[in-house]
Amino acid sequence: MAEQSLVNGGEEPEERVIEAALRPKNLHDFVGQHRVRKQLALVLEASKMRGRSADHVLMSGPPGLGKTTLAMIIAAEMNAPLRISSGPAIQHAGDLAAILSSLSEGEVLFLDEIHRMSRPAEEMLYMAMEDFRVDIVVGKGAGATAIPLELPPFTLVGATTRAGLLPGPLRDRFGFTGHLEFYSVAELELVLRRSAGLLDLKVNSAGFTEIAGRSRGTPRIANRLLRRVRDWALVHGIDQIDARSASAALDMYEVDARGLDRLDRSVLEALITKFNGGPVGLSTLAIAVGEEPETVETVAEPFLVREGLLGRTPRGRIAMASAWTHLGYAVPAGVFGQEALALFGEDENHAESVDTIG
Ligand SMILES: Nc1ncnc2c1ncn2[C@@H]1O[C@H](COP(=O)(O)OP(=O)(O)OP(=O)(O)O)[C@@H](O)[C@H]1O
Ligand SMILES: [Mg+2]
Repeated sequence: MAEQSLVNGGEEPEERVIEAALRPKNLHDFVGQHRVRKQLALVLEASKMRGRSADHVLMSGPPGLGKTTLAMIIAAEMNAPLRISSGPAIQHAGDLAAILSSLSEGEVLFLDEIHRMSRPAEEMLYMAMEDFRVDIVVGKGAGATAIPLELPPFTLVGATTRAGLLPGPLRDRFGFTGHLEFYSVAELELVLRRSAGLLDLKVNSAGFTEIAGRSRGTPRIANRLLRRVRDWALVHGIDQIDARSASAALDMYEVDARGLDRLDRSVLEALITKFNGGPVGLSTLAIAVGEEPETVETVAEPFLVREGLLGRTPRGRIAMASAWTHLGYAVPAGVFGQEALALFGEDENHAESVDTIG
């Protein structure tokens, strides 16, 4: 992929330290997600009353919405130590056995990207979650023997951006699944207010609203934009950030009023100016903007579709009416019929993936 995008929900390497500093440490400071927060509080409270480790918890949702943060909060609220690992780091069942056998009683084990664990490790995890026991296989072939190993009760917190990829048996072994939703602008303002306090930044409420509106419903992006605005204000000698300075700063970074970045806009611009709004196949569209089809599909499209700016029809991608308006074009009459296809028709994705491979 070309340059990192400011509005990509994923974590950038140098972001880790600053994110840790901005992370809420308890459920009370965790903004939004009322349903998940309430359910989780209940799970934790009940397990404290029973004096047992909490049920296993699965967190699912797009990048940057707070899955890791909640895992850390669970450990803190349970007053338990936290062990962190991830699916990609566990390639062999032995890797998992080593982690599991060294857990202490009540410990919280956080497995990030749990959908990317290897199959043998996954099967070992089933038994560990259910019976707090693993079978360590020693030797090979006919002489192999399984040595059972008792584990102390622990709480597994799994996180995944793709709950759909999780095998049923694994999903079923979690006592509680929290689906994280995108945040409203009002909630993002609260996230920003809190972060600004920690960063010792002066921002007025119109300034918060301006930044929140460009943050794609994602706290990680909100915090990132806030830091860019802070840099801009510093260089321009601005003491109190208001809507004007926030929008000037973010315009400079090419994040527009709806949170679209350069790639998002160039996809829509190409659709409208080169293909008269579409429909056009993904690979053709990608060539028109000089990107890999995969980049267009995974980086730009999810947000554009969610915002109702881009549609997928059986015959290809189309610009929705609001895309024409957003980029300052008059909406042509035919668009609405196409929109109906995008909303009710079948997705072109399957046919399309064939042509992107070739
Ligand atoms: N509800 C919230 N309130 C305040 N800040 C939040 C909230 N959710 C997330 N954040 C902030 O957003 C940043 C990203 O959150 P986190 O790392 O938990 O996301 P994630 O869901 O684990 O993302 P990924 O899928 O990339 O691992 C954190 O630094 C945290 O400060
Ligand atoms: Mg995470």
